[in-house]
This record gives sequence, C-alpha cells and structure tokens, in this order.
Amino acid sequence: MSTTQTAQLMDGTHLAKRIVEEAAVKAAEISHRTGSSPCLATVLVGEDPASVTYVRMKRARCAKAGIRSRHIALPAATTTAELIDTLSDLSVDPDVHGILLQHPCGPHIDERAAFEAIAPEKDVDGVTMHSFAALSFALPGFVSCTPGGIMRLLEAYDVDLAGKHAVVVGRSAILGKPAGMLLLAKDATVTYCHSRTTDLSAIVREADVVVAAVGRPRLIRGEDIKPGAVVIDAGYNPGNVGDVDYDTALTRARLITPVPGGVGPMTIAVLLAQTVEAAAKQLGMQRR
Ligand SMILES: Nc1nc2c(c(=O)[nH]1)N[C@@H](CN(C=O)c1ccc(C(=O)N[C@@H](CCC(=O)O)C(=O)O)cc1)CN2
Repeated sequence: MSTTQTAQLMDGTHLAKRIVEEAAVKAAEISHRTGSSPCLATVLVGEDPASVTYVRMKRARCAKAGIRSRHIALPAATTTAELIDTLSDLSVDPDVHGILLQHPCGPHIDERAAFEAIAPEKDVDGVTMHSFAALSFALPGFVSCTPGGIMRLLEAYDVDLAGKHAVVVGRSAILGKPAGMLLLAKDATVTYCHSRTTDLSAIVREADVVVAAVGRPRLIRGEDIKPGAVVIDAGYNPGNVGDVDYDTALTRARLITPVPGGVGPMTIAVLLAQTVEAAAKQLGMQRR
C-alpha cells in the first residue's frame, strides 16, 4: 500500500471564518437598522465536559460576530417538563431570536419532546420536526448545523453530487438523517448505513462520497475508501479523532475533511449564520 497523500484537505476552518465574517457584517447591519442585535439563547442541561466546551465555543464565536448570547445552565436533574418550560419561555421572548439546546441532554430527558418546544422561527440549530420536514421537501428553513456545514463544504470544493453514490454512515436525527436528505436534494443516490448494516466495508467501497457520522473512532477503514472518493468525517470523538481512519484514507481519497479543522468549525458557522437570518426575519428586515 502506498503511503503518499493524494487527497486535498477541505479546510473547514477557513470557510467557517468567511461565513462568520459575513454573519458579523449582517449582524452589524441589523443592529444599525433596528437598534437590536441578534441574540442566541444557549441551553445546557448538566455539565458534560464536551458539551460545556462546545457551548463555550459557540458563545465565544457569537461574541466575536456581534451576536449576543444568553446562556441558561440547567442542573443535570432537570426534568423534561422543566426543560420544555424553559424552551417555551424562550420561544415567546421577543429579545431572543435563536435557540440552541445542546445535545445530549442526558438519558432521563425526552430530547425529541424538548426540541419540539422550540418555536420553528427560532430553530436556528435545525432540530425540530418542522425544520426536518422543510429540509426533506427542499423547502426554505433552517438546516441542522452539521449537515448544513457539510453541504457548504461540498459546494465550496465544487463537488458535483448528481448521480453520485453517497454513503451516510449514521442515522441520528441531527446528523446522519438530515445529511442524507440534503444529499438526496442534490440528486445523489443515498445509502444509509447504521449499527444493523451488514458488511459496512462492502458498501463504503462503492461510495463516491462518504459521510461518516456515528461517533466511533476510526470505524471507517482507510482501505475501504474508493480511490478518488470524497470523504467527510463528521465524527465527534474524544481527543479530536474522527470516524475515519484518516492516515490511510488520505492516500486514497480525492478530497477529505480533517479532524479537527473540517466539519466542526462549519457547524458553529452555520449556527451563527442562521441566528442572524432568524433575527433579520423577526426584526422585520427580510422575508424567508
Ligand atoms: N444541539 C446540538 N448539539 C450538538 C451538535 C449540534 O450541532 N447541535 N453537534 C455536536 C457537537 N458540536 C456542537 O454542538 C460541535 C462539535 C465540534 C466542534 C468543533 O469545532 N470541533 C473542532 C475541534 C474542537 C476542539 O479543538 O476541541 C474541530 O472539529 O475542528 C463544533 C461543534 C453534538 N451536539
């Protein structure tokens, strides 16, 4: 096996920076024209260290872009009903334009019920059924942030998806499932793989585009990457290790997202862009 890198890296850090800069310009314009700056409410249940870090990163980037954030830290013992009350209050608060409920909330929480308490017009994280339905019908709406970021990366690197075989590994409601629907909307032929899939390797070997979105370090074997494929690694694992065996995949793929510096920064950039869009709409500056 050759150990020479053939893949071009898809630089999520660079593209995300550009998207955040654009969001900052729009946020300033909103503030100037309406006297009110966009505001994102971040809701965190418990103190899972990774979630604390992600929320901190989101708030720091909001601050840089001139987007206000209001943080609600709820104890780990919060019930589903209490969480729904908090999200319902934020949904009718005119000073809040976007709402983020950080996932995961803990095993005792009915996360689906909680997400549904977010008003669709404030669902800047694209997690409600309303947003998922809009995305599935290719209608305007907020997309789930990581899949939205993946699509922007594919577009930025001129990946033509029509007729391509896209294999999405993972079927979570906020990542795998919507990623597959967005790829389908671009005329890719989409195969979903999951924990009950038999012979994952055989399916991945047929993929022109692989989206790895399970959260299992190096699940996708580098040898299974078809030469010339596009590899999107959306796995979040401790220690910044992706779902793809990166070193080997690098020698076979045409394009690949690094971890870190690929899909992760794009997730936050899309969140900010959608928060600004939500604020513009709610403050009467644009129609969706
Ligand atoms: N409500 C949501 N919960 C979760 C989402 C989400 O989109 N909405 N996504 C993930 C985690 N996540 C954001 O919440 C996230 C993960 C990673 C990154 C990121 O930028 N990672 C960097 C590395 C970070 C580091 O150095 O520690 C990278 O990949 O370059 C951003 C967001 C689960 N929950």
